[in-house]
Amino acid sequence: MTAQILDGKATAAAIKSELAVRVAALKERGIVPGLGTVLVGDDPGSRWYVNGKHRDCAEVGIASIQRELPATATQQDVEDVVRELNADPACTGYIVQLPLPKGLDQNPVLELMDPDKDADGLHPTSLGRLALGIEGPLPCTPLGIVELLRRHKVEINGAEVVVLGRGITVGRSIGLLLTRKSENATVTLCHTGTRDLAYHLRKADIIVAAAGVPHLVKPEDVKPGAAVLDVGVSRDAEGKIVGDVDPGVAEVAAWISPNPGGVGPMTRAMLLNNIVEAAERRAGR
Ligand SMILES: Nc1nc2c(c(=O)[nH]1)N[C@@H](CN(C=O)c1ccc(C(=O)N[C@@H](CCC(=O)O)C(=O)O)cc1)CN2
Repeated sequence: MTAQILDGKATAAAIKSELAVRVAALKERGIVPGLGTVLVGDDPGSRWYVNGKHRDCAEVGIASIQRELPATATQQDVEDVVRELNADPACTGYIVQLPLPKGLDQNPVLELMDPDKDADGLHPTSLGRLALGIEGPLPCTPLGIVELLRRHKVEINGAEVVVLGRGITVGRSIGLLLTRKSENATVTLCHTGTRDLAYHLRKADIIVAAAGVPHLVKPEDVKPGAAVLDVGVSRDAEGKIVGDVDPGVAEVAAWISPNPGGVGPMTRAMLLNNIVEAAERRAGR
């Protein structure tokens, strides 16, 4: 079997076209959605992601508000920028690019954000709303994964999903999303403390690999016909992305997301989606 590709790049392009129509409709009512980003430090990867977010905004007609701080910024400096964006009426929603440089604590920064402007769905209120089943912004990568599966008609209802990695942007939050009644999956969250990873992987209909361990998921651990989503980002000596999924998995799985070109572009598209939804929610009030 050679797996079909879960094409994140093409799917994200389709979603962006749909969002551009909704942004135009908002503008006709005098509402211009604006995305703010806070970038602290000089990590080239984080800068690339933030620049990509603003390129996407330009494509769909969302206004951009960029705030940058040096790696020497203090906790107070970062929190001041958060307060400024909370008060900025041009900013519909914003994100603080993670991870923050060493020495800065991300949790007080996330908590300080106005939950109504949380474009990443990572504020404690947003995660609480997700747990309680209340409408609100959802974390972009989990949302992107669900949308990628849905648009490729991969069955989520009743599926056994195994997630590798317990980080907040993917692993922890995707369990909450996929176990909602509307998705109805059974989710096992594996991490570095999991004793027998292969045992869990072999029973999975859907694998979400977000451990950041190159080629952790081997073909012999994948059930034939499974869908495998590779979210891992490690780099080889030339700086090329190495995912969490061994290339041989494509011979066993029915569906596989490429990396790059799979979940990454979907994460970006879902951020735009969160901004448009926030602007629509506000307009409807
Ligand atoms: N505040 C946040 N920080 C981080 C998040 C997040 O959702 N919110 N997620 C990641 C980084 N990220 C978005 O911020 C992100 C990662 C990857 C991509 C992407 O499109 N990747 C490309 C490949 C790019 C490359 O070659 O390096 C792909 O997969 O095709 C977009 C966004 C951590 N931080």
